[in-house]
Amino acid sequence: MEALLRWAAELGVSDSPAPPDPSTTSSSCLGRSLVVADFPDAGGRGFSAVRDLRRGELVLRVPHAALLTSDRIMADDPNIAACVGAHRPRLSNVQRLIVCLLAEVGKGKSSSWYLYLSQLPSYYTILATFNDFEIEALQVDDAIWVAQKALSAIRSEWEEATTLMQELDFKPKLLMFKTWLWAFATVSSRTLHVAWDDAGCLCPIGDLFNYAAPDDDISSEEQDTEETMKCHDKKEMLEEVNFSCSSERLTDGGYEDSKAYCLYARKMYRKGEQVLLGYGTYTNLELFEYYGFLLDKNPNEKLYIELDLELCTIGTWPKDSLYIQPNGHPSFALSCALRLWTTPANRRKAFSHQIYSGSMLSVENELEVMKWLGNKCVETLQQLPTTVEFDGSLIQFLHNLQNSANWRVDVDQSRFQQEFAVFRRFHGMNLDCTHNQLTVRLLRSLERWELAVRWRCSYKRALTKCILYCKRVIHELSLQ
Ligand SMILES: C[S@@+](CC[C@H](N)C(=O)[O-])C[C@H]1O[C@@H](n2cnc3c(N)ncnc32)[C@H](O)[C@@H]1O
Repeated sequence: MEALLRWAAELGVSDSPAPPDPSTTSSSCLGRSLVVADFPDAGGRGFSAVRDLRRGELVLRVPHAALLTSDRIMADDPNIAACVGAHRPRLSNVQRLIVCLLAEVGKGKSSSWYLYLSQLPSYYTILATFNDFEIEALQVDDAIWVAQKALSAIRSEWEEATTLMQELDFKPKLLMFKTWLWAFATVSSRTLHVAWDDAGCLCPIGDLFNYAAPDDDISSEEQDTEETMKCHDKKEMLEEVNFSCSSERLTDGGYEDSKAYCLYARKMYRKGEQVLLGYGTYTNLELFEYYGFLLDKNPNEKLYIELDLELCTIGTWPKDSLYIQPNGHPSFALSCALRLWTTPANRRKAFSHQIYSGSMLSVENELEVMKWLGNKCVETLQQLPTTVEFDGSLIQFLHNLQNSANWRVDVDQSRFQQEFAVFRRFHGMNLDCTHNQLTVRLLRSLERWELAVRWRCSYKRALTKCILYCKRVIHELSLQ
């Protein structure tokens, strides 16, 4: 990592809030605002604040010269440029970036990006890396479909790019689908948006920020004000106010006219705190698909249940606005659509104004809506093969098993022998194998299995909360 930080400093990457001084060379691009640290429960490797950071403060600047894009790789290598250029119209920008990335990987130590490439994760847990057993563990059709669709799309993209990679003389290992998947996951989980290339750019050092959902910071303005009020030194207080006024920004960063990617503190951070970036607004299934992780508390989470086609098309609400929130409440659009759907067809027009404004129509209508929604959630949960309680203890078991000194004893003493028998069969594990330690391949599979169970468990929790919510509303309405 030190070598990477030195290399990045030479390219002008800096976490200094002051403008770069070309006469000084630093042995590291970090240390003024950020430092690389490990956050085992919040993304692993990430950034910690080395001092208190103010909201809106520039915390990292990555100049254009340090950004890895397909244009940049092609500009530096005429052979890659010629081959990729010839295939250009048939390939998407993401395919092009993947091929360029793999071409650099193939160069080994002679690549000018070697220090960066060697610090990339060796494996990923995005949904497309899941095998059939792990996909099955998602249980919910929607999620299974998302995983299968992602994998087949990536496979087709790989097939389309194979001729180009052969022309570039890629070694057999680089031509494998497994390697393409690794590169795809690198691009999916690490690129930052740039206006000129919809594949985005790989941003050395800038891609070490872990994620926090954008909505997490709703209270940060209040927090900032509170902190400002606590400043005893009036001068400090005035500076703070001026800073906030001039530097207020809604995004965490972007490519700027100064020809650099600039990243800003989204809120006030205390020294030692993890500094996070909001990559965008994602549900957990989307985070899972693009980034390979889940948030225990995701303010943007949306849970979908199967709805009749008529219900989905009855109003003007888009289908993806008809969901259940993690607290179990139906979304605004789902409540409205249900009220409209349960209204007799000949009376819908008369009530439409009231319905679109989100008002309850009548006690009878609301009771019908709540009964329907509660029953639908009960039915959905009954169709899934395991319960929330079972999933909760399976998550704990899978988690512990990854640190087990003797996995066979742990499995034999657990209530999950049946599940594990399927896992062993899937991986072709010899039933009487004598190793106490699981292989790396199996440990990774356990990690993905645990993620799948975590996702389905939080889905079931939301539906269970929705049932309780419906019961509560029914009870309250019945008292009226
Ligand atoms: C842009 S990278 C961030 C740096 C990364 N931790 C590293 O070591 O290179 C994005 C990846 O970090 C992990 N990650 C980021 N935020 C996370 C979070 N809040 N919880 C769990 N994993 C997270 C995920 O694996 C994600 O795909």
